[in-house]
Amino acid sequence: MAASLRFSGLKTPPTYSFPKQTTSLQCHSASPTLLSFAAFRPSNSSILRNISLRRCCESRVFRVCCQGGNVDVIQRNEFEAASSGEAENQLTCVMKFGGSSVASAERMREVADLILSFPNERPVIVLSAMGKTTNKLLLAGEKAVSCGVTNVDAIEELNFIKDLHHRTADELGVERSIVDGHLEVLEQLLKGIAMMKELTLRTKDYLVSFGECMSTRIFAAYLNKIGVKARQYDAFEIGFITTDDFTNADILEATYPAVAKRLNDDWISDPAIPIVTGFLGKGWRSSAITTLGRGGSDLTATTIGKALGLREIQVWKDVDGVLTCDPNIYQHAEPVPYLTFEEAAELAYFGAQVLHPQSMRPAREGDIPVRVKNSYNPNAPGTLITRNRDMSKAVLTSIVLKRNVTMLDIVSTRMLGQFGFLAKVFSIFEDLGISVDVVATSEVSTSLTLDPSKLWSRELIQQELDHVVEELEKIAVVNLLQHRSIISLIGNVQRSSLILEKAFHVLRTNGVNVQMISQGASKVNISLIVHDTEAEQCVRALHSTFFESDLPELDQ
Ligand SMILES: Nc1ncnc2c1ncn2[C@@H]1O[C@H](COP(=O)(O)OP(=O)(O)O)[C@@H](O)[C@H]1O
Ligand SMILES: N[C@@H](CC(=O)OP(=O)(O)O)C(=O)O
Repeated sequence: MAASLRFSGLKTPPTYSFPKQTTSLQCHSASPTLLSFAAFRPSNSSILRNISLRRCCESRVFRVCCQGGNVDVIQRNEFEAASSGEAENQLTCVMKFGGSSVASAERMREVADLILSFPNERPVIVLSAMGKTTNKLLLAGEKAVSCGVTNVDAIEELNFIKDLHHRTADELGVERSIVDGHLEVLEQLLKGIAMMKELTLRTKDYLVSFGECMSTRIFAAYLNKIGVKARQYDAFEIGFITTDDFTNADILEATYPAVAKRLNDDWISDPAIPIVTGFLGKGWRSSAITTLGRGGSDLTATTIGKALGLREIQVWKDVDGVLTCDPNIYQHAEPVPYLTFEEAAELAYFGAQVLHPQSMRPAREGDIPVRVKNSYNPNAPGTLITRNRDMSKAVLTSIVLKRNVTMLDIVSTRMLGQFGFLAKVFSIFEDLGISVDVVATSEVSTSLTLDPSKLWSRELIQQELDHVVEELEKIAVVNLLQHRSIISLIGNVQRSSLILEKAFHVLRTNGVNVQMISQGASKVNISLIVHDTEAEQCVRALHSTFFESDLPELDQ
């Protein structure tokens, strides 16, 4: 069967056919400049990959390489012909703006200007809730549990949210009615919580969803008002299918083709900038609204990037990119210009608030560069995250601190053999559904830390810990150590001896005792566990040594 190349953007679209196993195809075009194609799976319209090609010098011959056998139809999606100005019908990138970037009418105006300052992009926009709206919604929910139905309308956070969204709509010159329906339902929901006197995880997700549903509606209405055609989407209506783990749901594979189809089809039939709610999804069993964990809009953005096979994913924050450490701990933190997906994922997983822990996965799978930029300072270069980068000069990239970690020291009572011991220890955690973060182990003992985010998102924390200890004590002597911190040194594994030497020098001169250390064979991360009270001071001292002194000095 022959596959074909359809040029859908041209007035008289030429079609090229080629055998299914074709890996390279020459097509002759009378038109100049740049061509780019997207390869679609005809079964579900999901994009396999984008193919961009430049004119080969003067010849106007283009070489199309496709994975023959995988690609049945290649459809022309974009045709930039300066001379003819023909239709451009492919979305190019995704731009995500976090809460701080859309905190007020003024910020929304600036974001609109920023989007329009990229006239060559046809972006998908992902927005978080305005400012601290998510926190306020959660607080309102907690107050509703105990305040009584008649007092709901007096909840301070509810009134703050109403006022913020009304004021923003007024200042942007869009109708309040764009959010009024949501504000009414929100109040009813809080009354329901007050009546039931309980706030389940499922209700929490529904409650916080109002933040993103309202910010995107206001912003889309504003773009339309200033003459930029935009269309609002609730992620849970366009195919973001997740597990039913309320407050911490995982995105399921079915999301990619569904989201690609919906956004592509709408764009092709009636182009309008898509404005999508970050953070939200729909549970595949419950059909209820789910959330992807705090900061989950980053993951929404990278999921869309992969689904549509976009050229770039941009996440716009309130800092000049990923920094050498948390600026709240040390104000001299500096932007890191380049990171690999692996480094960024470790950094996010070990607690750098700047990126959602799971957000690098779709970008890495789709091999789509992620750019972290500052919406308050758009000229700053930001951080570019890609599959590979030049590591020849890299030593340490960033220092990350995760506080309030629980550590367990487990020493075998030798009731079990070596294999049996470790297997039993980990099966206890598996049975209780508790994630383990950092592990250091010998034949008869193991030290490990428990993921605080997984613990804090649950109730019965202390009971669970007691239960873990009780189970472990059947085979081991257990020491439970709370109030610990993990300091993660994200860097070049090839230089691990240098990093360790310098790190321990710093720690010794600061009188800090490291309680556990872990480094994987191929990992970009060295983890040190110290007491909470010493952690910030350690980060600052490590930062001065690694980032504020010349590295040759380090070798003395
Ligand atoms: N290593 C780091 N690099 C950059 N920012 C960090 C880092 N660690 C913590 N942060 C904090 O993360 C914040 C940005 O993340 P977040 O609040 O989720 O942004 P947004 O809401 O705009 O998506 C910064 O304001 C900063 O305080
Ligand atoms: N609004 C959600 C989702 C999110 O991603 O927010 P932000 O981009 O502001 O971190 C939260 O606060 O968790």
